Amino acid sequence: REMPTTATTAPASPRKANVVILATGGTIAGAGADASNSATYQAAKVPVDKLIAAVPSLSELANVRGEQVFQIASESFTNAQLVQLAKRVSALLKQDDVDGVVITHGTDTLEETALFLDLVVRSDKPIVVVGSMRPSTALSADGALNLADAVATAASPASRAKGVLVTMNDEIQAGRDVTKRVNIKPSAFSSQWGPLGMVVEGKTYWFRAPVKRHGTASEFDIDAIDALPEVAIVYGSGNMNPAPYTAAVQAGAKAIVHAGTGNGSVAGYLVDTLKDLRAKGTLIIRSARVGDGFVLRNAEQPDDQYDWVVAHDLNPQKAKILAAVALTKTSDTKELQRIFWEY
Ligand SMILES: NC(=O)C[C@H](N)C(=O)O
Repeated sequence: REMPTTATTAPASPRKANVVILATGGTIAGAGADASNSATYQAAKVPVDKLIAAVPSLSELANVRGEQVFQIASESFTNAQLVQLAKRVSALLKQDDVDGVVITHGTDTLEETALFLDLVVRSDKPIVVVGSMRPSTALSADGALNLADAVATAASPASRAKGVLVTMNDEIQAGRDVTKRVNIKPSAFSSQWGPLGMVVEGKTYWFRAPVKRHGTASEFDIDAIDALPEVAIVYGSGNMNPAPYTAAVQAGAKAIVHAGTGNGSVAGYLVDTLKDLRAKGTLIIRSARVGDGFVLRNAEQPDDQYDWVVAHDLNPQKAKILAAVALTKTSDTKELQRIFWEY
């Protein structure tokens, strides 16, 4: 058979993705007095339109538009703002004309917001959270490339159904796993389980995918959540005082994440206080201050006997987010433990 010599139709050029950038502040929107100010500057100064205009190559990666949701440093995020942001992300991703969302965010609590969105936004479309360690006015500022990488990742069909992603320092990290481990340096973010991939010159390269429940496989849905319960973290060390645990409950905490030493261990002289709080209804969740590894059930403490929950591999601040989300549905400790294993 003779092959046609002329094409009758031009090959369809792939449609450019529509990506919405939701700006919340942080150092990526920070400004210092001088190019030498890499650490001394004001966060949350530059509006979203200027962030977009500062990286002209974004328009080659996607059709980009911005919305200013907040203009705050991320250490000032509250539960009310988390809920508001997640509802906006959910609403946008339901629109046919939105293919992905990028959230610019301060780095201090970025890992908490990323996990929260991973748990409660029921969409397979890419959600990418991004920040920077240096303000845009500094020498060797990292925000522009991080933002370009975020847009490239949000625009890529390969990013679908991989959970919330974080693009920092050329890497694509799982929002569930990633944590800020270093301050000052641009290599601040990492995960004990490793990055999922990398972005190089506007293209994503993938090496692994998350296995924990998220997105459309989650039992949580931000459209049904209007507020989050109070969860406190008490940091473990030698020579502890039980007062912070009881004070947290008096202040309204429904659950306490114990950021324990080692494998979430609890000082012998604290055990009665925590047992007593549990007996009166407060949830006790054992996490660990060490950062890596994971807390085993009934190791160090008899969790079955005391009706305590372990945080699996979630660090204390991430355990606090999952506990708050889980408590919107149940306060049954068996159910909570299942949730900590599955998400
Ligand atoms: N690098 C940063 O973004 C730090 C800043 N304090 C923030 O979280 O907003």
